[in-house]
Amino acid sequence: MVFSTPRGPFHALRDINLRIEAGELVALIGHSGCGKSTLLNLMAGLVQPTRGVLIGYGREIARPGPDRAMVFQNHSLLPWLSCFDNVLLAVESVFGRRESRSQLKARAQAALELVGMAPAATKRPGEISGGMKQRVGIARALAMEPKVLLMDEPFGALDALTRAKLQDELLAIQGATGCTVVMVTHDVDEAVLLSDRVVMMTNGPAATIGEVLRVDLPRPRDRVHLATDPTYMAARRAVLDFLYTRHSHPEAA
Ligand SMILES: Nc1ncnc2c1ncn2[C@@H]1O[C@H](COP(=O)(O)OP(=O)(O)OP(=O)(O)O)[C@@H](O)[C@H]1O
Repeated sequence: MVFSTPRGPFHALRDINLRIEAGELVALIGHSGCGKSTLLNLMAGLVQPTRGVLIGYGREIARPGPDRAMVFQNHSLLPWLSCFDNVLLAVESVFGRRESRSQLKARAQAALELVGMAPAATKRPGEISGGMKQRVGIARALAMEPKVLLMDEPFGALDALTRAKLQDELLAIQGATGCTVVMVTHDVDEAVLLSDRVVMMTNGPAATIGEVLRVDLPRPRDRVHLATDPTYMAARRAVLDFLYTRHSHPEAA
């Protein structure tokens, strides 16, 4: 992936070769600026690769589509709409032509219930906390019934306790829906706790995939129990070693 900039071409990513299985939960981790969001945006179809191709379910990814829903760090809800209407808007964009008004509303309601936000359905984003906004953002994405949930640091702006709660909810939702999740994160514990595989990226420019770690921990996963689990600790150590010993951030070196 090469971006044109006023100072000439910028080579952001190179030689990315990654296959993700349906139903997998994959974390993309790497230092700031290595290209995690760029890779996620490529999967979303928001940008096109300079060379190479992305294939989703046998078809080239040429543009955003309802099979791939994005959840951003800053929730990106429309401030003038209620939580319910924010979700309904997404539901309408996918199912609006085929389903009745009451069916669409039922979908929006069910998605809000899934993330525990039904009681705040009539509130606007400005009237609820950061964690609640993020929940509504996830509800909006899930309501589209995507095959793939693309999450760009979805819990990055939250306090540790809210973050832990939403991580547990994501695990439960993914267990229930079986959707594929690709999540960008800076957080080693989050990556190991949630993922089937942790994709570790080297530093840019021309960043690539340095290593892929398989996390062989049974599900459902319990964070308290895992804190002393040898497999968990070894996985965590391997990611820390990659990030801070072998590929420390250039500015920190
Ligand atoms: N549209 C663009 N034009 C030019 N350069 C870009 C563009 N988008 C991203 N880049 C550059 O590509 C590199 C990768 O950016 P990206 O946002 O993907 O990194 P990241 O790993 O997600 O960073 P962070 O963890 O800080 O969010 C950076 O050097 C960034 O400046």
